[in-house]
Amino acid sequence: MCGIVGIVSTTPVNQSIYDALTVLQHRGQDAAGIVTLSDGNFRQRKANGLVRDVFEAKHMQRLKGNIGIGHVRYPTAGSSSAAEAQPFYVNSPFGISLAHNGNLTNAAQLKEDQFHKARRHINTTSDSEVLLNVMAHELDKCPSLHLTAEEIFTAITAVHKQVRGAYAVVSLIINHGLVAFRDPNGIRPLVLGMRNEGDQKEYMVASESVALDAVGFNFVRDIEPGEAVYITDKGELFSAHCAKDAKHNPCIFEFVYFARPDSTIDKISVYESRLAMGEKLGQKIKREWVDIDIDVVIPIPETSCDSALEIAKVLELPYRQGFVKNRYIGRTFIMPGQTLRRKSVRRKLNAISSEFVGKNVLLVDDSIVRGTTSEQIIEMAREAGAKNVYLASAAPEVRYPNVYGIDMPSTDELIAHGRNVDEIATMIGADALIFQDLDDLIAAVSKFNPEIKKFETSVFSGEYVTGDIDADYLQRLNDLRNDGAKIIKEQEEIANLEIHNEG
Ligand SMILES: O=P(O)(O)OC[C@H]1O[C@H](OP(=O)(O)OP(=O)(O)O)[C@H](O)[C@@H]1O
Ligand SMILES: NC(=O)CC[C@H](N)C(=O)O
Ligand SMILES: [Mg+2]
Repeated sequence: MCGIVGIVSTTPVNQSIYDALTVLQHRGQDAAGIVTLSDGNFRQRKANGLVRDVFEAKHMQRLKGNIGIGHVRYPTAGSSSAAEAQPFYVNSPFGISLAHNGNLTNAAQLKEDQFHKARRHINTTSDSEVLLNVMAHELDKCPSLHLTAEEIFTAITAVHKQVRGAYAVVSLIINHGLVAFRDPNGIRPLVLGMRNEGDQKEYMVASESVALDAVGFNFVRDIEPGEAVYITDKGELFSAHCAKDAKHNPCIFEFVYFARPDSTIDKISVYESRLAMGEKLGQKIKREWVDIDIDVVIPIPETSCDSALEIAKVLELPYRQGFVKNRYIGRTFIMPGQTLRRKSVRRKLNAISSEFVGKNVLLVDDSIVRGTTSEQIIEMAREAGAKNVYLASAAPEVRYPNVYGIDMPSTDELIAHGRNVDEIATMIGADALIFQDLDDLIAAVSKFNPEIKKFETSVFSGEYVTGDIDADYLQRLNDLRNDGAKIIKEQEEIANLEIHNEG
């Protein structure tokens, strides 16, 4: 997942975009970038690394202008070379810069089309740069030197007709303003915020509402599936629905893991949905584990804490924070490569023995994906003296690859693929294991917004809402992006770094 932000203000935006990116850091830890617009030119800084490492004071000083966009990256297409850090830039028409959260499912075809139909060469393997070129080509069809809102919306309508997959986008067009849009299934989140500065309005768009809170904008609404918003550099806002058959199928994994609990996505509080997941799972444990004796409920920090608290409440058991998290280690699941992920779990979490000695402990995690965390945590609980170690997952078994912006490309890497609950328990060394049922997960989230009739649940169900994913597609994705393939690709990609980013 990546985090995106865009601001149109009456004063410099560099610090606000930086601050917004720091609260969106949990969505992407690999690269960060900001582009601002000043005196008819873009100013850009992007590189691999965390927000705090990428932007030094000298970069911030040069990021002048009252309008800008930013991105934190968790790669799900192409490589993790700095050349693929975002935002991307294209010089024609007008000069456009774009940042994207999500993943296109027909990027390869679009890249070929861009070459054959538009004679546009794309020098990276990034799907986001493809998307930028599709948008640029459509905008180029408008003959005038100054685009109207209507012309921009016509171009975005044409983009939706060609592009498949998940995409929440912020972009800047020189001498025009900021254009943001969300894919016709609304898979990835995007919110709009506003504040008054004197008699002028300032606007902000971001992946999550927490970014608006951090920077001091008021939440206005979610940008709707297929909708585009154009905010001119004078602060006028236009919006339009640009996709004919837009549906609302937001990704349920945002609620399970990705988003911050203090965000509200599509009118659903992430925190409350996690409490509801805990309540449902607590009830299932009560029903099904009548013979299992539990002394204490312990979350695996950080994301599972809210659900674990609710499980303890339902089971009428003590909730204890038996693991301490090292606040300087990031999220392990979104780290690149299994070696790094494995190493990081023990550096990140440590057990407080007194909470484990001689006890039957129920550990709770929000999800079990590769099993990296649970396997090591169970071992740590035993080393700390636990008598029996049980594990509950607030999400169902993750059995299928994700093609919409979560880097789970290969079924072989998913511990639950082709295995039943007992087999998974044996692999991770749990004395008992229980997963949330998918219907319960959906009920826990959808009860806060019954207007959403269907969530994007492919990692649990194998059903892909864009309808364009088949076994061949998944096989190609596996061959291209499994852990082994990525290591080889990274080495090759380093070669083109200098073309794009001279540091
Ligand atoms: O089965 P796995 O492949 O290990 O993936 C699942 C684990 O990864 C995530 O934690 P992460 O450390 O990324 O972040 P958190 O601190 O927000 O829980 C998630 O919360 C699970 O704990
Ligand atoms: N996680 C994401 O949203 C990634 C965006 C884009 N596909 C990239 O890899 O840069
Ligand atoms: Mg975790």
